[in-house]
Amino acid sequence: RAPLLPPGPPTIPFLGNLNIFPKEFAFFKYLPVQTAARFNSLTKFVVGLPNGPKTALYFKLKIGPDNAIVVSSMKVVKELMDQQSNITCDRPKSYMADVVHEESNAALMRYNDAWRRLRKTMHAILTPAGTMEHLPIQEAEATQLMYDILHSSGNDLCTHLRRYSTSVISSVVFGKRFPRGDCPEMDAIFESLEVLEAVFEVGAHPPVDQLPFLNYIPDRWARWKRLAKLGHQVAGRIYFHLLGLVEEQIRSGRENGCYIETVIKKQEEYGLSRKLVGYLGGALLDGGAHTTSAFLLSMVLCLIAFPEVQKKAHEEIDRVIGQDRAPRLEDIASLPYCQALLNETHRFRPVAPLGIPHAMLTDGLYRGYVLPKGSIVFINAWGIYHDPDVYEDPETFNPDRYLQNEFGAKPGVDTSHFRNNIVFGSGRRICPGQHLANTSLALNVMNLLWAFEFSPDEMIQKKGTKFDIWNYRKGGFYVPAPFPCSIKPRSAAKVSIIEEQFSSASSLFEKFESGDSEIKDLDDHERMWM
Ligand code: HEM
Repeated sequence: RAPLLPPGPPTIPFLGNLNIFPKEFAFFKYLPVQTAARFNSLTKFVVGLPNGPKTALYFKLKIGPDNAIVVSSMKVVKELMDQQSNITCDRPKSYMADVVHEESNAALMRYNDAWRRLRKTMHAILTPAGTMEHLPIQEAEATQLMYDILHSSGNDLCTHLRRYSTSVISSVVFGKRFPRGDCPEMDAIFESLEVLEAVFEVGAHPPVDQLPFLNYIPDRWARWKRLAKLGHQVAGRIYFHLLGLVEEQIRSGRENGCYIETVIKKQEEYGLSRKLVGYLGGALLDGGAHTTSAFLLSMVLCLIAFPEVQKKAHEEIDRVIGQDRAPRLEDIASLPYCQALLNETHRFRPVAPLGIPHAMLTDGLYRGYVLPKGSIVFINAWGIYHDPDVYEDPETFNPDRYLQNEFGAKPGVDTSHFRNNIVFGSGRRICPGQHLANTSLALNVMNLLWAFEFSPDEMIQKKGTKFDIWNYRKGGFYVPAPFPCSIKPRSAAKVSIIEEQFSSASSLFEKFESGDSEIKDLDDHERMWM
């Protein structure tokens, strides 16, 4: 290890630290020092470093010949990722991303001219002001979510949340909504997301980018290669199917003002090929479909596991909103406890615990250490949010911490470099969907608490078993495994309000409904851009 590189665990020849690189739930292994010692040997090495435990705020791993830096403090995020974003904005080279998305996915592509052009098109729609244009469809879909929950059992919660978040992002981007959770497009989107989750899980595959000779292994012995090809097929199929529908809408004069319509009309001005437009829509669809529903599912899980939190939120909602109307977006400003609940859910169960990895565009210098060009940089949101030096009892779900101070930190902690949107990443790559997501989250947190009471399902109640808050799925996003629960409407009056609101939303829905359509196979689409 060269002396000017940041500290890290000792390496072994050729593999570097690959022998201790986590294969699943990687973020647990990157915890801050105090908590980490419990978990595994990786961070224990860091605890023992000569410069003291604080070196673990950022440390370096060798992945074969490459370097990976794990950033585990708000201060380092600000100084390195935000303030030096001009050099930390690249993405790592990725065999998997290149095969799956043909180097054309805005979220995973290298920092280059095509990415800049794509990002520019996103600003036009996803700024705070642009987001407000989509409020009507978000509100109507949030009403359908309450309606669907009302008319089904607690076991279907996960399906309803997924339908909601997918339908919102697809309406905004492709102008196409999904009224039911079981329509062919929804199946195709979730088939694709599931494969992509497996494709992009940090540490889950052999390090083909660091040790390229692995790519000579024939497909039949290389599961990752087969998975990448499958990812390419299933993702391309749905992205280009939805793009085709928008093109057809424009041709037949049935435009509905969706984002991709605008992009297609300005395609030449933006300098975008059809392939880039298709993958742009796909990146937004994937970015929005899974994340919002994952957050809401985690929140419900926490409300059930921590009933005293649910009680306080109900009290606040009843006091401010009352019984006679459903919440509206502007109400969130008068609901400090619900805002604290939002922040605490992001902290306790961040949807993207290791974000999307960045890479150094050029050599960089930070606190006297050299960060070589090409190094992979992980923002360890999980570690940052579970640091006992910063948060009192970080493993307890306690929104009150955000009422005591804006960042939920312990008294005496210097919060001058903190920000509450670290779950959305940093610098030039920060999530372009954060405003759209915030609106969705605020609307649904209020609606769900206003309308329903969530509790463990009867079996669990009878047995008196503890509700499991750790049953999460493996993958790049941190999503609870579906859990049975009991959901009861809070009053008959509220049931009537939901029914009425849902029936008056139908005229708005019509604009985004074009019925089920057959999804063509990938080859047809490939031919279309050749
Ligand atoms: C709770 C909701 C969401 C969370 C927690 C979330 C989180 C993130 C994170 C951590 C990143 C990586 C940022 C970085 O590299 O520093 C990201 C990027 C991205 N997100 Fe989101 N996201 C959410 C919702 C959305 C929505 C609704 C959309 C679509 C409208 C979206 C689209 C994207 C895209 C396209 C990128 C890639 C940006 C780039 O590389 O330039 N996300 N998101």
